[in-house]
Amino acid sequence: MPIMSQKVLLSSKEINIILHRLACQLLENHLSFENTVLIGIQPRGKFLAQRLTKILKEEYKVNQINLGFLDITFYRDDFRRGEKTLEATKTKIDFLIEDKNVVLIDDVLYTGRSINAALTALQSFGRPKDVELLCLIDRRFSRHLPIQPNYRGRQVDAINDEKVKVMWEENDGEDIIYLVNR
Ligand SMILES: O=P(O)(O)OC[C@H]1O[C@H](OP(=O)(O)OP(=O)(O)O)[C@H](O)[C@@H]1O
Repeated sequence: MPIMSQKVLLSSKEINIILHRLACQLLENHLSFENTVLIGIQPRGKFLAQRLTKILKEEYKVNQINLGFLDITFYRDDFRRGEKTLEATKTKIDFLIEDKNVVLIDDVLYTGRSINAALTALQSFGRPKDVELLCLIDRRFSRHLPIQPNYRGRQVDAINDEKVKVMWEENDGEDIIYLVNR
């Protein structure tokens, strides 16, 4: 059995600062959010999208934000190569994305295959004006596809054997990000 070790990449305090910066960057580019929709990629992009929405509403007084969640399970081109059981999560997009500025939100950007799948899945909902990408952790030098974030929390150099684990207080009991050595 290989020994697993993990180190803290970001503490709760650091995550909080980064979330506020990302919210401000979104605000700077989208102002009223009238023509913007935020889409959290299921399962774990949902928590990040909800957090950013909360900050924008409660701390920056944005009145109305269209927030949706997108399940990409059946749009993946690799199906994680059978490495884990597929469990479809829920898509919830109860607004139009036609001609809107869409911001896709996910916790980690690694190979880019999840975002590729999200772009395909999104097509069933209409033709957005443009699509941006926000991720909390950008794993540098790991891309299989020409996909880059417009907004990034922190860029990390992680080797393939390592996994970035993003934990959220509402789901995992604590906001913390680990780099796990498998
Ligand atoms: O850019 P990609 O290579 O698609 O990786 C990014 C995705 O990986 C993680 O999900 P998940 O936990 O499903 O991936 P994992 O099985 O590799 O941990 C993360 O939540 C992203 O959605």
